[in-house]
Amino acid sequence: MTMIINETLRLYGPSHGLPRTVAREGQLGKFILPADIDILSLNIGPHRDPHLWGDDVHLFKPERFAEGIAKATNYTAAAFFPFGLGPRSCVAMTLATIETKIALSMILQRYTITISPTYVHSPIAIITIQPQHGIQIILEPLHSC
Ligand code: HEM
Repeated sequence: MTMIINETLRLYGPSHGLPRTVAREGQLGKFILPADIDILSLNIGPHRDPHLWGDDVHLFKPERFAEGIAKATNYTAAAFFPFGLGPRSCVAMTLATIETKIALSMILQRYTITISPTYVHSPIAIITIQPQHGIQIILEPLHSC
């Protein structure tokens, strides 16, 4: 389940970028950043970079994470940051991951989930990444009451 959550966060994590204000002039790679400008560091760049993830970068392949995040990213710390990086990264990273596992486990113990034929894959960024037309799924009970 950890692999599935990581792959979901890689492609469709709710946060798609980290806004930052440059406190003082500095250099970032080949760019000189003047003080007091706002920048947005989009994680869609590294999360979908074929040089980091391979030619199948756009495919949903949880098995990329079979041997952990470090191995999946070829030990590139900034290749995968759905919860941010550094001192202001998400304080609830562990909580959010455990909550997700509990919710999924409760659903999967009771239902099978099939994506509806009416579902149209169209993620959109409106503050967070979200499915533009919702996610239509079919739940079938595993046990009769
Ligand atoms: C999958 C779920 C979540 C994701 C992907 C996520 C992602 C993020 C990201 C990207 C940041 C900004 C990090 C940065 O600026 O470097 C952040 C900050 C934060 N998140 Fe989350 N988050 C999640 C769930 C939660 C939940 C459930 C809570 C609270 C119960 C929470 C509380 C916070 C707080 C308080 C901060 C601000 C930390 C700071 O500024 O020091 N997050 N989160």
